[in-house]
Amino acid sequence: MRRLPPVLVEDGCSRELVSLIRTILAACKEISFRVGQGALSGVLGSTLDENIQGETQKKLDVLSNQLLKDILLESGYVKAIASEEEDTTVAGNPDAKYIVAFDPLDGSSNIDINSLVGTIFSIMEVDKESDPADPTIFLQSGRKQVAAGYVLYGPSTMLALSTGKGTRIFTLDKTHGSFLLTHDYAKIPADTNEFAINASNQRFWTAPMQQYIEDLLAGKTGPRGKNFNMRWIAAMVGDVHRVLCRGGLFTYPEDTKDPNKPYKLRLLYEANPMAMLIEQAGGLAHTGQENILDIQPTEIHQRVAVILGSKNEVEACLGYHQ
Ligand SMILES: O=P(O)(O)OC[C@H]1O[C@](O)(COP(=O)(O)O)[C@@H](O)[C@@H]1O
Ligand SMILES: [Mg+2]
Ligand SMILES: [Mg+2]
Repeated sequence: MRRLPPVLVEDGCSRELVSLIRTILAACKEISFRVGQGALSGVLGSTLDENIQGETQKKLDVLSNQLLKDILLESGYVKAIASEEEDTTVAGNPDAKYIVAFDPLDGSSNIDINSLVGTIFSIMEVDKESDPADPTIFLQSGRKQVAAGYVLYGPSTMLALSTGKGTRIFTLDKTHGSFLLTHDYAKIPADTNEFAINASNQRFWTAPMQQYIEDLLAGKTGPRGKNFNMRWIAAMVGDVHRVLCRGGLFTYPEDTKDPNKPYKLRLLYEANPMAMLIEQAGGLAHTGQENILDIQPTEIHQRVAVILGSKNEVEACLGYHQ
């Protein structure tokens, strides 16, 4: 089985980019170890702090953020970082040309129940002359990502990665610490009969989304003429992994539950990297109004509606939004 670095070199990645990805993965291996140790690692449970988005930080959120932040800033490969758990961006090496946005631990509510969690990352390039302390260097559309990926800490630790030449899936061989290529070129089937949504928010969805889900639930005798199955892992990283492996539609749509927060998922370090992985595997990633990768961000912690997965099913859902 092939190891990650030669695969990246073959895809034409610069030596600097390969080193940067390996640096991120070094932190992820450490997070994988801590997650695997569970209660023995002493990092289960919450801290007394909140992040800038008003969410209580879990101990593992804070630890994962610290590991990624330290290793990236010490490496010299990044000009700046942006993280879910940092109020604003953090400056790195002024001479570097890459910036990294990350969700250090996605699926925080799963930590204490030994369920799926992961790390999501997005890598972009900036002018060498740009100011590392200027947060606006992160305000680029998802199309500008040079690489995107996630590491899923599940029964096995897996990496899904795209550098713009398809989406590949690697599995961490814990006997020697290398990510080995186990699923070359993920291909999401265009049709599916599986969907993922947090149905407890149903009464807060917009009318088109209510109607779409109602029609899915109506099954074989409804307008869609077939039965659908539902899954919800409560970690985007786990739901997107399932979609990459066997297709499906995943959505966290707009809702009115909290008028100040119509969307849940964050553009720069959740929606954009996942959208790149999905598109590179033949799927579609949309907000209902526009393609996620075409959004021009206005803020680091901006949130968006997400509808992604099997192309024909996402298009069917979008049909309700027109
Ligand atoms: O709690 P809910 O409504 O099921 O939301 C789950 C969603 O929230 C998230 O956990 C948000 O990510 P964080 O855990 O990084 O804050 C997504 O991964 C997931 O899809
Ligand atoms: Mg997250
Ligand atoms: Mg998180």
